[in-house]
Amino acid sequence: MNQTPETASNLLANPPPELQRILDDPRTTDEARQAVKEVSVVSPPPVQNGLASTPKEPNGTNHSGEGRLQIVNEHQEFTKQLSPYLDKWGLLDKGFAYDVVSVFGSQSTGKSTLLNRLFGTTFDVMDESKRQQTTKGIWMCPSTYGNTLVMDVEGTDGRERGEDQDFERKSALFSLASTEVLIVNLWEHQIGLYNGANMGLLKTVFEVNLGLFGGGGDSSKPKPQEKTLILFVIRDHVGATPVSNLTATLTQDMEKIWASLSKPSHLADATLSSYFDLSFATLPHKILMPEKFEDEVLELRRRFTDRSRSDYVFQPSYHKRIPADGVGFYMEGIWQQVLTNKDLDLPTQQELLAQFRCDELSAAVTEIFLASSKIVRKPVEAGQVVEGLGALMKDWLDTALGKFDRDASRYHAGVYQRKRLDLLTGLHASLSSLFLGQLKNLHKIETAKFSKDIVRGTKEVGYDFAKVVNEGSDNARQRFLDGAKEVKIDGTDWEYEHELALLDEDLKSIADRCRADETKKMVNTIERNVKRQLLEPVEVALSQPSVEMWNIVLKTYKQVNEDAEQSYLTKAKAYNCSEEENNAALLSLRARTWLSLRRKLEEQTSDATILATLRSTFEEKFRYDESGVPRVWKPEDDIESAFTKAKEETLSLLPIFASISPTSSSLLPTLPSPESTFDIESDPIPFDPSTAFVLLSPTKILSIESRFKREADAAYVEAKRSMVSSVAQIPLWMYGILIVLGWNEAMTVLFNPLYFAMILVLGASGYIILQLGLAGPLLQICKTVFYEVKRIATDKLREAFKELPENQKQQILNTPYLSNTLNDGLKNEERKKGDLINEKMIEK
Ligand SMILES: Nc1nc2c(ncn2[C@@H]2O[C@H](COP(=O)(O)OP(=O)(O)OP(=O)(O)O)[C@@H](O)[C@H]2O)c(=O)[nH]1
Repeated sequence: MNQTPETASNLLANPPPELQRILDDPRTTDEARQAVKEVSVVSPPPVQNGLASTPKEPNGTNHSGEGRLQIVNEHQEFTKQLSPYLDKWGLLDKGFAYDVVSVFGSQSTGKSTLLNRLFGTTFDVMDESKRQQTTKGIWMCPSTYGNTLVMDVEGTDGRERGEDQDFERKSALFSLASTEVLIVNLWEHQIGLYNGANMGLLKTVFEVNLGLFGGGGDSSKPKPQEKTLILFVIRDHVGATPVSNLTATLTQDMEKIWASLSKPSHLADATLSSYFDLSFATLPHKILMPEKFEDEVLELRRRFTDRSRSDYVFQPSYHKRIPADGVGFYMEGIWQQVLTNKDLDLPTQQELLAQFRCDELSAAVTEIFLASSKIVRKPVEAGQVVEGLGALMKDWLDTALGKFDRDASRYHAGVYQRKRLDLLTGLHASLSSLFLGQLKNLHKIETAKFSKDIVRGTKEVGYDFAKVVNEGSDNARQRFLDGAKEVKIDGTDWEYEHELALLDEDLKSIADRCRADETKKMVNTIERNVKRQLLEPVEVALSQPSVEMWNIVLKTYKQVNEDAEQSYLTKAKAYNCSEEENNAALLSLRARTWLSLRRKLEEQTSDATILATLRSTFEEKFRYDESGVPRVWKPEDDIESAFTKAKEETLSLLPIFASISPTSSSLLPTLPSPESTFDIESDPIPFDPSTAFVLLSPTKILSIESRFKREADAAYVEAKRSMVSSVAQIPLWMYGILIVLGWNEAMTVLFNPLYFAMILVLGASGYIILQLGLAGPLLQICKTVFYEVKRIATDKLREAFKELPENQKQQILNTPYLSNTLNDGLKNEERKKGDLINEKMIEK
């Protein structure tokens, strides 16, 4: 609020209460009454838009005639008018030939009065009748006595601002940093007080000043321009306490607060005198001793104007070395630095209390909150997905914040809001680990479920792999998203996208792995089919050796191979296999089908199989005639030439088995590369072009040939024997003799009722046996019984023979029938042994 102008006459006619009190006081001397009138007369004019009109000058005219300027207003904005005003005041072109002085002190301690008296400035002076703040913000006015810029600063500790010390800190720091001389204005009775003498404020300001403007390097040697003179002006000095005592107290206080400053580490050893010079002045009571006051003011003014004096205040070392035309910019810069400095944002008592209580309340609710969240922490850490975790967390948060709001909202609103935010951030931070844990667990569980879904899906009949994978993946993703959204707390910056991306990667790799397995399974099935399809044609072809044999085999192989590849490609579409995967699978399939063929051929060209084939071919040629009828060798037949022909023709087929050799080489398949799992080291034959098509080595051919020849020879011998036996059969006339000689016996039997009945029974039995088709089995049983009886009888005979003395043995051996029977028994035994050995060899 700016003061309303009042003339001296008005004031004297209607003096304000304070003025009236002084005037009415009987102790007031005439001089004092006169001084009161003078004070009233010099009340300053009103201020408009930061620029006051030119006041009445108490001690001469204003330096520029352009009044004063509010350089920082109540809203802490720095004026843009400083340079134009410096120009108007005639100071802009002064270079370094100017000085800056400012004042610091409690509100209404006569700062403006002192400045007006010292420099002839026109700052507002308090209206005694209202007793309220006069100077708001920071004002500047040129001195009437020399090129001095004088700054009047809003007083500290004013009731208008109450606990808000923000502006007084900023303005004090600004004054300290931008001026050469800082006048600390204080009543004599304030000396020795801590807050009363603004020591707390000075301490803060010194501290920040040191941090902000203290400079770097060697703190013990500050640059001259960094120094500032602090001039203590002790007001209303009555003289009871000697000046030396007052100055000593102030010096001690200053040293004390300097020592207690928390200095930047590089300025830890900096002393007060490195940055500040202290000076002192006293002024008597302005109202009670006006003349003396004026004299002292005059004397003090000389310290600002008389360069010859030793106590001249504007020493070059205090000058900031800023040319006058840069002062506007420089001061604005300092103000901006001061404004943005956070160190000055010190809390008020109310704020301190709020901080303390809010911290306490915050700690209490956090403790309860942590205890609640502990229940789920273990399961989450153990990898479990806690159902409804999001709702639980929201509930804990609401409870904690509700309690905090109820108790803390009664305190300083700003602090409460700040602390609430801190609390919320802390609680969110504590919950974020649960959030992340839950996401990880969801991820883990969903990947496991996905694997199971695929396994289950691929077990179903006629499953579509791509469908199984897509459905499983979509379900897992959806479940994860539902869980993640549920556990995310509103108002947090928590994200689940990263975990979702990891889940997608895992699902894909599982699907890829399963697809690879499925493809392998499919290739295995196709391989089995190939084997089955090759089995019969190859066996048939190789059992009927001819020059066309390999053509048939290879054509079949080619066809089966093409079918297999086509079958794979058709099925692979459903698996979403890539081109690369398809190529790899086809290569593997080719290698396997080739190996299947090769193995089958190896099996079909084993010694025993080839021998069997040759034997049957030989038998066909030797034992059957051209029309396929079994031959009964007669004495007139040419067994030798038939045998030789059949043997040679059969042997000529043997080289066909030696290697896969079609009539046209174009039928030979291209050899595939073996699979990576195939042990090529231990079995290189199937994939080596020089051996892959060879089935029998020359040595083997020779061995088979010789074995075959032996067998063929045996067949020849048998044929010969059969011819002899056919020659040795009973002649027909023998049957005629038998009938003639046995006629009587037959009639006897026919006409005897007993024999006839027996014949009838036997005939009927024979008929029934024939009708039921039991003749064969019965005959077999009879044969078996006969042979068994014969074998037992022979064994018994042999045992009995062994036990006989040697001479009797010899006798029996000379008996033809008995010796034959015994020899037959022995031969049978040997033959059996030989057959066994033969069978074993064939098996091998
Ligand atoms: N006792 C006493 N009163 C004084 C003295 N100087 C000024 N006053 C009175 O103190 C009152 C305040 O004076 P101002 O000059 O406005 O004080 P200020 O410190 O500038 O006030 P703000 O700018 O509001 O902080 C006025 O009524 C002056 O008459 C002094 O030396 N002694």
